[in-house]
Amino acid sequence: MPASVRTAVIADPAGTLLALDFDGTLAHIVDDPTQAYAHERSVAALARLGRVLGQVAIVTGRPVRQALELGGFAGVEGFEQLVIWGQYGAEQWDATTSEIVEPDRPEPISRLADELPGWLEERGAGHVRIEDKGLAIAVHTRGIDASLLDELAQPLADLAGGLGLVVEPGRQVIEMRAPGVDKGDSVRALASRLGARQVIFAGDDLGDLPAFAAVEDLRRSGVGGLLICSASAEQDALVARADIVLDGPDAVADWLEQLADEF
Ligand SMILES: O=P(O)(O)OC[C@H]1O[C@H](O[C@H]2O[C@H](CO)[C@@H](O)[C@H](O)[C@H]2O)[C@H](O)[C@@H](O)[C@@H]1O
Repeated sequence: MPASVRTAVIADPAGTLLALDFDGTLAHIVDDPTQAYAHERSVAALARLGRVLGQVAIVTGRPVRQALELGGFAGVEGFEQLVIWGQYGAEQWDATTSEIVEPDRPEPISRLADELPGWLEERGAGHVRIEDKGLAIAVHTRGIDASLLDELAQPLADLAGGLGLVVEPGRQVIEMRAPGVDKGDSVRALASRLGARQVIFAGDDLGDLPAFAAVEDLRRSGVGGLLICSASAEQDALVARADIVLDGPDAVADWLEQLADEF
């Protein structure tokens, strides 16, 4: 951690927002998205940090309900103030109320859900995994046929565009969702709500780039910012912009434990 931000976080934990991505950062990447459980040591360290930092937040592409299930955060001591902003910020859960704020499913997503299986079948891709997240639909190729993703990328973008949706590419996944919110908006809103004097964000994938940009903007306005990349052989887009590059979720867990030990 750059010395000045580290010193500031330790001296002023209440003024610190710690926001983390879920998949690839808190959870190891696995073939089946329903089995990507959060790293136990990270969850334990976050619970310790939740008692001292101004705000701990999970900012994820996952639906809130799934992040809660895979993270095991609900009802755990230390997470009384935790917030989870899912679907890039379109869904919000706050531990203080246990309420989930979630918009209605957009009509184009319902149309996509109907059309996509046949559309994939026609392109010889009927065997990929379709993840219906309510507000978004993702097409996964991990553990199935990674080479298909490049082939499908442009046709899926065209399909999404025709429905007024945007494409969110990721690690062996292409997601289609409604435009209007990203992780950068989420980080800005959480930092503003806290009046954060320090912001730490950790992520691993392309969907985290807007959050990196938000922290870079906050830095320019005088907020202390720390960017952490949970690195992988699959995605290097965050490396050059990160202050700290960690070797995946195990190293993220080590780092969180070391930070928690400071208090
Ligand atoms: O913002 P995140 O928390 O990183 O969520 C982004 C996407 O993550 C999930 O997919 C990724 O993890 C899967 C489980 O390890 C893996 O199989 C897949 O290849 C990865 O791309 C999730 O399934 C998506 O819905 C999220 O958008």
